[in-house]
Amino acid sequence: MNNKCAATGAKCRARAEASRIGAQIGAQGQGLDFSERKGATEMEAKQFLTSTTAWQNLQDYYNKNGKGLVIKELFAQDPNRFDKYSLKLSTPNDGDILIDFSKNRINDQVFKLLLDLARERKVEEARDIMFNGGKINFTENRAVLHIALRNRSNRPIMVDGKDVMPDVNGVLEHMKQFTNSILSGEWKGYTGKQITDVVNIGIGGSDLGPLMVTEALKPFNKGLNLHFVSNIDGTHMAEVLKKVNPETVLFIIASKTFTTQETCTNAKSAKDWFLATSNDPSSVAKHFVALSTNAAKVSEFGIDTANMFGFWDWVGGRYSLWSAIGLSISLSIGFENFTQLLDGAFFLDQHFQTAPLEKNVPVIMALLGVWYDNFYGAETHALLPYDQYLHRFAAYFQQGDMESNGKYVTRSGKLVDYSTGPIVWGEPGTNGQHAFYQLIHQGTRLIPADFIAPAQSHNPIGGGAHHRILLANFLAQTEALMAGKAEAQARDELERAGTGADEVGRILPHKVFEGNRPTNSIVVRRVTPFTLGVLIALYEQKIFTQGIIWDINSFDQWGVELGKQLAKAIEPELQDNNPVSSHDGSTNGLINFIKSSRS
Ligand SMILES: O=P(O)(O)OC[C@H]1O[C@@H](O)[C@@H](O)[C@@H](O)[C@@H]1O
Repeated sequence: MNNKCAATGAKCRARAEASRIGAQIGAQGQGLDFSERKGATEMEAKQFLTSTTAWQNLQDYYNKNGKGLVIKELFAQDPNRFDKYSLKLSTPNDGDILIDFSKNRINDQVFKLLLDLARERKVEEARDIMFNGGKINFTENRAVLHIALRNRSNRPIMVDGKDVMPDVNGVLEHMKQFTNSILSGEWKGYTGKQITDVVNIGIGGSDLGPLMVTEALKPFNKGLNLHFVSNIDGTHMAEVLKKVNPETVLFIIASKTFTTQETCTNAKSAKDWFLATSNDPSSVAKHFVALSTNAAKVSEFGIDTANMFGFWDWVGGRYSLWSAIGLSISLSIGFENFTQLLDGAFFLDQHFQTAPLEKNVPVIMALLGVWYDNFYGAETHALLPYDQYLHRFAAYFQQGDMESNGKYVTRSGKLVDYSTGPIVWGEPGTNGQHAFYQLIHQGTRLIPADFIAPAQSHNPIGGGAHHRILLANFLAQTEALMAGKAEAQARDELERAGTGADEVGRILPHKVFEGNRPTNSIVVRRVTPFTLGVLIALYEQKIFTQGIIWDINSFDQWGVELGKQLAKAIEPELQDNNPVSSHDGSTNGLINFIKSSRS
């Protein structure tokens, strides 16, 4: 150990680790371009995905054997299949998390070929670049460091030669103090009353994460009522304002850029509503705080920057719930629980960084997704939580996944000739079963699905009957999707029920289930801040891994800009009722119909 490191052993080890990884990347990075070109694609894959050996091997295997991979037969052939294709993550205090991926169309050969693909695409090297602050979001010249927000070891993470951790910890401290002062009642509104309600005004990444997590962790709520306003539709704001009192409400204006039209408009309406009662601009400081990277815009809006919680351009909006954007989470469940959420994500990050690929849960889930998307032609992926508290989980990962991996050009700007991110969707069980599962079981599309369930409920009402029935349904669905129901069994059931021969002939085909529908099952002991942190980070790292395999930039979102640009041009046209003719026929027709229908 050199002298410089003697005083701070942990930091020193972390630096040594960072430099070891750096050296390793330098030595091994033949397939990726790690050059220091300014603004360049630090992880540009040199070979087009579909021409790599690993890809072609998978394609060959799929062509010869893909249709013959029948999951229930694979179970019959291998009594150890469940042990082989399931993993347990042992958390320090929140029990084991089981990830069962044995109900997939894979065998040892497919699994090996998929792992070869991860190696050939240099997933581990790319991961290490992200964890060490590389500017992998090259279209915005930014590092991608949501992992620093939950870096509970405090190992230094450098961006442009500066360790980001002191700033991260500074904001966490500010969040802690603020949370404690609100929850203890020390912070008072302008008439001296305690805050009872919090309204988070934000959209996209400044809304979906806090909303999903505060819902998921409702059993940990410390007493404040949480509300979320995202939509520019005045109805969203109007309905929330009906429920709150200006004397006891805290508005959190959450916007990374502080330029988002919806959020700025909603924030202004909230301020106008508040001032209409308080009649005193100085009272705004007691009822409005901002979460943003843009201090200038925050002050321009009229929020004192002392009431601003900052974050940085290296935090992507859809990865920002771990940052100041999580303030509403902290206010809902308390700062200690918020840090548990961070701890859970850190736990998963460590697993992602250290587990060999064949035991690395996010990598395996990413590879299974690639297998179905790119070889079996699956277009969607269902997220099906068997937990009512997780009812926004799929909605959250619609942004997480689709905004990240909905890209059709590679990092070097070439058009892909393979599909990238799937359409992500889902609803909590058992609601989904009575709505769309018909199509998953007997439709013409292959829909890989992840089932997520807690072994213990926070609400074991009915002597545990509700949860028992819920779990029975989760288990039955994954079993049914895999096993299906063969014609012989369907016939036998009909005959036993006394159905006549003609009738059997007529309805038999409708009673058959092909089965062989793939699922992953993730079981946690309970949904806690820690286990939820693990789950969210697991999907984040899965999305990252797929982005590396597909050679796309998972961290920009230019696709959301065009509509915003056009809306800015159309909005002034809606200010009067004169017909327009400046657009295409359909858009003109729609605008003119609206104009004629509102008078
Ligand atoms: O947090 P702000 O800057 O208001 O952005 C909110 C959202 O805006 C959208 O257009 C996207 O860019 C999202 O990634 C982002 O989360």
